[in-house]
Amino acid sequence: MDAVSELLDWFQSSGGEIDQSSVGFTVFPDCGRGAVALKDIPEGHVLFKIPRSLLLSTETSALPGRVGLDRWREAKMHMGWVGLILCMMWETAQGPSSKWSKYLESLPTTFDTPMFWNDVELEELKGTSVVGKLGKADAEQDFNEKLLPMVQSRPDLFPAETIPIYYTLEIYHVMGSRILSRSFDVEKDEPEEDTDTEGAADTSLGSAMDVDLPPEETESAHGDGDSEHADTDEEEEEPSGVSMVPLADMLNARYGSENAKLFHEKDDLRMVSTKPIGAGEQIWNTYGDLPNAELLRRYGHVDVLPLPNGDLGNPGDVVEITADLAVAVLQTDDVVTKKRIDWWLEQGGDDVVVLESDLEVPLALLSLIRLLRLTPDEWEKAVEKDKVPKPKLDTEALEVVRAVLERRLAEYPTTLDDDAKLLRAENGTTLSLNKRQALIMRIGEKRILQSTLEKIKAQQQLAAAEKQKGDDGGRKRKVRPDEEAGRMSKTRRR
Ligand SMILES: C[S@@+](CC[C@H](N)C(=O)[O-])C[C@H]1O[C@@H](n2cnc3c(N)ncnc32)[C@H](O)[C@@H]1O
Repeated sequence: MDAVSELLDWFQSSGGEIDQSSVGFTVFPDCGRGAVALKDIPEGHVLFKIPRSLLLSTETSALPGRVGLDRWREAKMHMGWVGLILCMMWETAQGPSSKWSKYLESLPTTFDTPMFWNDVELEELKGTSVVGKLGKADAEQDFNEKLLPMVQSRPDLFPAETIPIYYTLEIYHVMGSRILSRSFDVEKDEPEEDTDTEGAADTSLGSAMDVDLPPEETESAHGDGDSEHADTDEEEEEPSGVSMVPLADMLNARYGSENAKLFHEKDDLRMVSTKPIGAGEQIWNTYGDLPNAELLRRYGHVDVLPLPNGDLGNPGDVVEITADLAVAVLQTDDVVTKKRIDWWLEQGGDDVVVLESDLEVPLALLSLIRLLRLTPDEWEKAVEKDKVPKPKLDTEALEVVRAVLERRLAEYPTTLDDDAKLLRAENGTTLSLNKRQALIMRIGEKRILQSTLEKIKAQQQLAAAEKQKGDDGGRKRKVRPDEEAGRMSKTRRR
């Protein structure tokens, strides 16, 4: 019996239900294991059901109870992912006597995520936001300061001879990566009030696979903050039910392709089609239509699809720009700047603004630039009114934005042309997977930056031409409101 069949056998003999006439599981060349429609499936069809008892979490594993819930909390095992990681390690150590042994055996032990890249490969990510978000050191700190002391303090549960086999740093990273790429944030077994889809609660699960990337949600869903699977100081809250959900985690995802989603019921979770799916089509969950930088960091793959302009890439790509760059361009006084940035953050502003593929200047960047340029009097007034300045794209702001984007572009060691040539020359095929994926990701980001810059330059030329005309006609002309670039663009907290 192959590995997928063994897993399906275990799943069904443990109370899981699959509509085997509609859904099959197979291995796709580009995405690994995944689900496929065996016949035309209508919208709202239940593809499979997972009993809550099959979920693997700190709620279902016996370990926290064995340790003692007070001791568990005292050791901060309820914060972040460290507790779930320890449960997964311990369940693995139980061998076949663990309810989840077949499931755990089926999970990957190697990953294409940058967490596992060597230093030379990591160089490929320079200039991208991925570097600062790996959190390897934080994860190692959790391992050393929380997990190991717990393991060493309870030889009854973690016999000394099992520690080098099941409770190593390497396995800690593997379990963390399994959670990062496969967990769901499962609500407690309260049914939702309103129902649709064949009686299934219509609240989809926030999850590793279903994160819409508003900052707070991302961070709490995974309890990971900026880092991969480390706890952070802010992260005092217990993560809601982060759970491993057998079978649901076998669905792949691609930008804009979702046709199935996980819903929760009182006693089980259900994978339900959200669109009609044709026979032979892959059944796709959603990971939140993430940009390639996030896909690479969490899942180890990138999306490459036709873009509206004929290029190939991920339509969800974005570029993160730190507030520091605006500060560097404006070269304002350090003390004044610090005061204003602290206030900006207190007012709910972010230290990162996000440039999207619509090429609009983020309104938050315009507000921030105005804030940094306020005269002392204007600054006093803004504080008095308790309001950050409204975004405004005048000619000076346009110049600052241009300089910020140029600096951002210069953070990458290679140019867009270099990267595009490399990808074209090799047709990508002779490059290692890591290098190729990093290249695709960088190209996506640089295209956004470059195109936005081109748009800004065109706006500047237009404004200069208009001004010239005005001067020639003896009139002064203001920048028209419709020349104000940034309609709203989201901001994101790092
Ligand atoms: C939730 S799991 C899906 C099941 C997975 N294919 C497996 O074999 O276990 C997520 C992982 O699937 C792979 N994956 C999902 N969608 C993909 C895609 N569009 N292209 C390439 N790999 C994908 C990535 O390795 C990702 O980390």
